[in-house]
Amino acid sequence: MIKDIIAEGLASGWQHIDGASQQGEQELDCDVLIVGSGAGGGISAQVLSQAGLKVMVVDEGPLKSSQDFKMQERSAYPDLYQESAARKTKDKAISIFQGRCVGGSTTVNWTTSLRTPEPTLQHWQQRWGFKQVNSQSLAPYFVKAEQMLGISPWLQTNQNNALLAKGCEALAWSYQAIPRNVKQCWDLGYCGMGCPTNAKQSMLVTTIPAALSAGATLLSRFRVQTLHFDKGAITGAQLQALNTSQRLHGASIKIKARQVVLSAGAIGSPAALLRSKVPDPYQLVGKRTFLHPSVMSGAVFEQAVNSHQGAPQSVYSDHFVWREGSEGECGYKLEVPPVHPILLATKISGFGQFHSDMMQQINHLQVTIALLRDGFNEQSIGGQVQLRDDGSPVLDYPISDFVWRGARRALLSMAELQFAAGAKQVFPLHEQSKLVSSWPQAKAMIEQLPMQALATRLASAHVMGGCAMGGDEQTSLVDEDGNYRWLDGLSVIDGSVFPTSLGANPQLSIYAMALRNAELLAKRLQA
Ligand SMILES: Cc1cc2nc3c(=O)[nH]c(=O)nc-3n(C[C@H](O)[C@H](O)[C@H](O)COP(=O)(O)OP(=O)(O)OC[C@H]3O[C@@H](n4cnc5c(N)ncnc54)[C@H](O)[C@@H]3O)c2cc1C
Repeated sequence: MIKDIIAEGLASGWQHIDGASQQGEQELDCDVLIVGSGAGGGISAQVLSQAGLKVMVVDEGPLKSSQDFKMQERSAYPDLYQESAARKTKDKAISIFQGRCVGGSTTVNWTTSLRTPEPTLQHWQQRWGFKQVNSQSLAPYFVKAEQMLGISPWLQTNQNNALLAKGCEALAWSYQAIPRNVKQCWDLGYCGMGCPTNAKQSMLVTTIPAALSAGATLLSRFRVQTLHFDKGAITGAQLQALNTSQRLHGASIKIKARQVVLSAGAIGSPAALLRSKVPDPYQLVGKRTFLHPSVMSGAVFEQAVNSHQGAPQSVYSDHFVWREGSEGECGYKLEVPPVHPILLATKISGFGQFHSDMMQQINHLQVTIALLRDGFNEQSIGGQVQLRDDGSPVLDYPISDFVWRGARRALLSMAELQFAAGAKQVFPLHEQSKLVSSWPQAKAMIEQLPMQALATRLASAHVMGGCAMGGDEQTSLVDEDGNYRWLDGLSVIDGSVFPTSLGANPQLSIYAMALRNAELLAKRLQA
């Protein structure tokens, strides 16, 4: 029997208000209001509530637990993801995956846990005026996060990952084992639908329970519509309650707080700032939002690969990430995704018979993805978060030629790798591509494919930026301690503060930065 951490906690007296059962209007007050309960919000909630502060954590998503996680895409995506996992950029060219539930994206992520790459931290020092945040100062926070969340290399590689390693071996490309944030993992492979065994050390089962046990209050299914401020200082926020279909139903809560920690994630945090019309003298809110836009390549193998089973990600290759230096041509990281039917059906290119044939071969498919490292030079300025008429956010991300050049090189590398690993056939996910049977054929085809929005399939599970951190007030919205420059009492602690993408999966970078800045904030508020 798996222990239901959430049900037990609620029974023990945790404070939880569900927006679906909220009625009318109410006013509450606290020391610190944390907006969002994902990687940044979860860590902040634990640190600040354990420091003795009166903390409220609000999330627009529902509170679910291991018992709700049924390993079914059809319920997981509408229940746990932003826009039912169908969020896209404004022109619909890039699919965006983000969590919308207590625990945020950490509840549904694939558990890869990598430190911020050294070249990224150096770039931030050289180009973004970072003075205190570097690999030495972050090292203790990485160690702390790794210990808290059971992060260690995972060696039970499934076939999908093993073929990535095999291709790298054959081509003498470097590759490494992936550390994961799991304890007693059953190796099921359904991390993206919420962990049914509580093995994944997401914020849902670690920091949020710790915060609630320390006296914090959780408000789920409440959306922070606007932040309130007066005379240059934050005073609180307006929350709208959502029903079980995630729609506003008229109830609301006004919260008075002396400090707000914005942790609504990239897209969510800039959107809250835009709706609130906060002071922003250099018009930076929402700009420089990055995605690690990812191109994908499918390969058919003779043997069963069963890419839905086992830890989704356990091998990566950084062979092409930093080849031309951090500011050179667009580098890319090679990884694999889990391959589940809805995920595959919505990403695979082609229609009708071709699509159906591919779906029927699902158990023989290996899929490789290449995550393009965006934001490291002036040819790659990322996207901009905008608001629709109803106040909901949308990301406008025009894809630059620089990114397209990287996409073509990445599609070439992936096809070469998959044939080197023994693939019978390879098909880059592109509307005009065909199944090809050899690396020379693949090379000739990919070199001719038009790199265009909506033709080349692109996806992202790594949204970063939009509230850039840095040393210069003309180019950054928050300082290195996470303080919003233009309002007292407002911090931003989440993935939106990165001034570029990372070149590595983001969660561990967010945990470390959040530990650092939440601890500094706790000291300031206690003083
Ligand atoms: C499918 C998937 C797989 C991934 N795999 C990995 C991986 O293996 N390794 C890795 O490092 N990273 C992975 N990531 C990315 C990683 O999980 C995120 O980068 C990280 O969780 C971001 O943390 P955050 O605090 O910025 O935002 P989030 O964790 O996304 O949390 C933001 C929270 O804010 C809430 N929110 C937003 N707006 C509002 C509002 N107005 N009012 C109230 N609440 C609001 C949202 O509901 C959400 O719960 C993955 C992500 C996804 C979706």
